[in-house]
Amino acid sequence: MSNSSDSDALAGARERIDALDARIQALIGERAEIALEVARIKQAQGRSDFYRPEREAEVLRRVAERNAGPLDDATLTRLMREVMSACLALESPLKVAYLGPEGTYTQAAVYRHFGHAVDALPRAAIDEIFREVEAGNADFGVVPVENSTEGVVSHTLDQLVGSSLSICGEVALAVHHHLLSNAGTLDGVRRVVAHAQSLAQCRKWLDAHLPGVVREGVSSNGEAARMVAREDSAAAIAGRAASEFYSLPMLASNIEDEPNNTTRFLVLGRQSVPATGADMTSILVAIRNRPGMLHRLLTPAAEAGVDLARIESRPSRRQAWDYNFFIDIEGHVDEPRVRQVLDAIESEAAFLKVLGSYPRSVGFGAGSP
Ligand SMILES: O=C(O)C(=O)C[C@]1(C(=O)O)C=C[C@@H](O)C=C1
Repeated sequence: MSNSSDSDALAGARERIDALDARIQALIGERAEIALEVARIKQAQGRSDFYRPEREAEVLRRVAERNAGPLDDATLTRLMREVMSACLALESPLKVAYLGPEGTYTQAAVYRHFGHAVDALPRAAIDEIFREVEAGNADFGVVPVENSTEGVVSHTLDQLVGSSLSICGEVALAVHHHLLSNAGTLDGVRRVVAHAQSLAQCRKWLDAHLPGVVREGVSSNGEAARMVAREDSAAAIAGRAASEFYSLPMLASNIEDEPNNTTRFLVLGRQSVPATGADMTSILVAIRNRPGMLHRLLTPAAEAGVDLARIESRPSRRQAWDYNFFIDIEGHVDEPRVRQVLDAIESEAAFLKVLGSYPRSVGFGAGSP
């Protein structure tokens, strides 16, 4: 039961909120004016680098550093990312190609990284995204590269070998799978459609709840949702975005076997990104197949105290048992200690290509698709 003093307190709190909203709005408008000024300065200098990943990473890290609660870092960085995204769209809207169709986790990664004020262009295959960015039809591309349960997306690694693009950023997304269907109940589901990786990531749940039901692999979870949206007895495994986009009811939520299921995505572009102080460098190394070679390759980093965050091997396709290594090194290629390690690796390797130095993902862990 509320009494009149409660109502007064409520009215007073709402008045304070209204006054703050007006100030926040005015400040956002002021910020947008300054972003336009930045654009004019860049234009006068003949520059077209309106999007600055290193600057965005710095702004977002400062948001987290300043945060005194009660909102968490992930929420505050998400809000600020949207403000920057809108400011950048005033300067020059970005075109971002991603692994579609609409409703994929990759689309969620695009919005996580760039905010919503971008022109997100769904493409059917990973190699198409590389081509679109190489040809200048898109400013950036976003592709999945690794999942914490299922391992690497080999197609992305293979495309990086011959591409002229640089890795400009990474996005880590907590991936939650949901069962989407018009069937109404689990008993009504006769077929489950999803990307093979998602079927694998929900294997135990499917065995327990939909035993004997046919599982069909398709090119993406967005595609699965698009297909089953027209059917009554099929279900798709996909994210929340697909449920919303295709108006598909969620029959069961969070059906992944591994609750910490995370996918890492790469942002691909044609520009190199300056250092921010918390960066990652990805390299591709081909080695001559000699005894002790891998050890010799990795020793310089250990000796320089440079952290190797990840190492993946892929058959090189040059000859049998010949491998390419994809190595992620903490730090930026412009840092002398990283450069030194790369020079040492290069002297041992048959071939070394820097795939990109880019800011570590900011705001990881926020709201899942
Ligand atoms: O600082 C810049 O270069 C800007 O263009 C401004 C701004 C921002 O809103 O903070 C906008 C977009 C860039 O990606 C980075 C920063």
